[in-house]
Amino acid sequence: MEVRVLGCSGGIGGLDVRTTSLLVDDDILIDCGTGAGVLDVPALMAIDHVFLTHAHLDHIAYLPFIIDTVGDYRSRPLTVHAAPETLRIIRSHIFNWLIWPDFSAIPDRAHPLMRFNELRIGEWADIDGRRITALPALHAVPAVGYQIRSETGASLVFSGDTTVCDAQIEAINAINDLRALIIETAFPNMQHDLALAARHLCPQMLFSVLDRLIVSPEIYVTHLKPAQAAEITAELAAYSGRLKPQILRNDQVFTL
Ligand SMILES: Nc1ncnc2c1ncn2[C@@H]1O[C@@H]2COP(=O)(O)O[C@H]2[C@H]1O
Repeated sequence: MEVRVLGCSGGIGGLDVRTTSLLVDDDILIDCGTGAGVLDVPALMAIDHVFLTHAHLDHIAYLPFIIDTVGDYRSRPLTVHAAPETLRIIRSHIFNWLIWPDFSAIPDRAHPLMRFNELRIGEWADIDGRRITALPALHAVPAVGYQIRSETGASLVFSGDTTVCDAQIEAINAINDLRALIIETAFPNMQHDLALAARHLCPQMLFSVLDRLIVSPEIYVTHLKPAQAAEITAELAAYSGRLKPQILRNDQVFTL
């Protein structure tokens, strides 16, 4: 199994600064931010499953465009997996015939181009041997992280957007085949109060999470706000704990 980073910024800015999206092999997206825009039409047509961490725009922005672009060319529906609250939000506020058509009713409800699958915390979807499990997270809106486990039994965890979340730390510590942890740090320490208000992490909060991990994955930091990326990166370099955080990069590939 391969996980490729399509976008990993907390904002936009030119072709190289793209919001969250991870491609698992060639058929699964984890989040659907502007990073998904790097896929050409044949690659978009191959997407059968999209797992959303939450409903914020930087994580869902390209989903409406993808389903409209590929729908007529596909013979099976695209399945959007997310927590029930997240599905309720995108169905009410995006796929409502006002912002965008409801593709779960096109061409008709019995044969839709898009369908929804509720995934509660602790539940998983098994897709040809790849198991994607919803993990707890603590954000400004209902949110989850995901454990992505390969057919060969190696896992990557994506925190999603979260502030310090005891239940997520507990869940991560229970994964004994964990190879890599992609975890957000959106703001620098100077914006600690905003990180708390917006339910994100800043480096000192990330360090408190890393200090509590008993597993030993490689640590990759994502979702840096573009204007503060250099400041966050410098602050992360000061960590003296066991697990050294590295900055996640566009096009980085994890083979599991
Ligand atoms: N008080 C606030 N609460 C939440 N988000 C805020 C606030 N002020 C500014 N924001 C920004 O709004 C953004 C929404 O997406 P993010 O959660 O990635 O990051 C958030 C912040 O960058």
